[in-house]
Amino acid sequence: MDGHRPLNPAFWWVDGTGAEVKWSFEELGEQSRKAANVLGGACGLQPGDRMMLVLPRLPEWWLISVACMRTGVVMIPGVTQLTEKDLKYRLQISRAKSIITTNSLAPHVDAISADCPSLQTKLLVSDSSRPGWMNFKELLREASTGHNCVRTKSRDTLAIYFTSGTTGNPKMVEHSQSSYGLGFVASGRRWVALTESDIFWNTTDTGWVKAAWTLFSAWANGACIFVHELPQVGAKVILNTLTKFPVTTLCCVPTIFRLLVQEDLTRYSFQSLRHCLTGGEALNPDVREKWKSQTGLELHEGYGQSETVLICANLRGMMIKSGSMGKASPPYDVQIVDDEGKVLPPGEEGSVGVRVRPTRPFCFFNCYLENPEKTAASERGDFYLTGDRARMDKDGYFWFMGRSDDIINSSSYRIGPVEVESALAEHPAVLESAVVSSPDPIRGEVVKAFVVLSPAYSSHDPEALIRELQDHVKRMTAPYKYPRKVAFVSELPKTVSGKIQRSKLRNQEWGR
Ligand SMILES: Nc1ncnc2c1ncn2[C@@H]1O[C@H](COP(=O)(O)OP(=O)(O)OP(=O)(O)O)[C@@H](O)[C@H]1O
Repeated sequence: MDGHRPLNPAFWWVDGTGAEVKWSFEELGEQSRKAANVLGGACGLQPGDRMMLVLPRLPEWWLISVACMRTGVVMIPGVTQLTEKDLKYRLQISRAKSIITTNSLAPHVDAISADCPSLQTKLLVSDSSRPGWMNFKELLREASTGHNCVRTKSRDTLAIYFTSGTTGNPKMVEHSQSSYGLGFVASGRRWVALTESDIFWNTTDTGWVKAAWTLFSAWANGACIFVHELPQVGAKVILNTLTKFPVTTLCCVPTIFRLLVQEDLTRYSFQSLRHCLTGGEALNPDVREKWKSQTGLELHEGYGQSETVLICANLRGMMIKSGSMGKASPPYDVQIVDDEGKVLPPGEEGSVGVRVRPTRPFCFFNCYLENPEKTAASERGDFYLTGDRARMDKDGYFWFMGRSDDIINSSSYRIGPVEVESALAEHPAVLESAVVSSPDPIRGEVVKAFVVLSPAYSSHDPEALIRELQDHVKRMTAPYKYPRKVAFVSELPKTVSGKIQRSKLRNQEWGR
């Protein structure tokens, strides 16, 4: 680049109590070469070997990720909330040869390692030592800075992600070097709008696929990855961090934006924030509007899965239709299709499909490992089916209705939970809600809303509030969609990535 270097660091980590780690691109290169030598040396890992990576938001997570790319070692990220049973299942089925984690999870790994014959080395990120474990920090200090990257092919495996397993055992999603390696470069530019002057903060957990979205989009565009350790994710810590640090680009799941807009945002003056993103579940239009009116900043929603890169998005500069997850993101050909994979006309509800024939996109998962039946079942005709239901309008904008299992069939009306939740979100009493089907002797099933109330409404008369919310939904959307049943709850069940688990509430309703 003609001697030109980005002004920002490549990586900037803070822990909220004053500790900071900053690496320039040169330092990142050096540190990752050392880390690669730890993997290939002390750990004895060869290209194609698999390594589980279960770390909180510590700098080592990013270092090991790059070291895996350098060495051709396949990374398998996991969330730190994994139990012994989860760890055992993942280590056994993936046949991972190595695991890296911290003191809090190490005893759980020890408890099951005897049942995981493939596991050969255990690496600890800690200032203390533990029998049976190698200390990563010590090894890193002593490692050589010279390393030549292993040459990988575009179809070689880069990473394996476990799905969250809502419908059975978690599945292993295999991604190739080209899939993430190239797939996020374009979305980093066109959706995340990254340049060398940007400092990108994505608050996601490292075990979730969205951390890879940042990893592969930021550095390829010369941007800085900003990380807050965030032992507890809260609105105030996020807003204060944006005030204190020159973060230009912020990505949080909608759940977090729902929390942020509860605060008086006009009291905060963000240093450099200019571009905001969300995804992972549906963004309620009301949240986007509140965020925009208080900060002056647009919220760009994107939609994708562990199996894909960005499928749909509100790209930089695109006109946004509130409530829509945007248009198909190139190079994907995204269509609404029926159960046979036939393309449906604009306006009709169907499955969100990504064309995989005649050519499978280069930025797409290879398969569900060891599960050819599941891989085959995910395709119909020329399309991969995402398992989500949506409509596309005549301008090519996609409108998410819900996951196939979450759609409610009441007296032969099909109702997507998101529309009802978005209508509820527009009432000041509603902090957030989850809408699911509930059994009904006459209609078969009806709409039930679980509502978390805003503090100001918590002592209101519940019966009167239920009627008010029902009338409100009837006014905001087609009246047949209103929740015939409403329950007030103190919180909603969520995944570690912050997504509402409607299936849990639905099972509870149906006594499953
Ligand atoms: N912008 C969005 N709007 C609505 N839903 C979204 C959006 N982005 C992602 N999603 C939902 O998240 C899903 C992808 O999530 P992910 O791949 O992280 O795993 P999961 O579906 O939560 O796990 P599992 O497949 O094990 O149940 C999508 O299929 C969709 O249902």
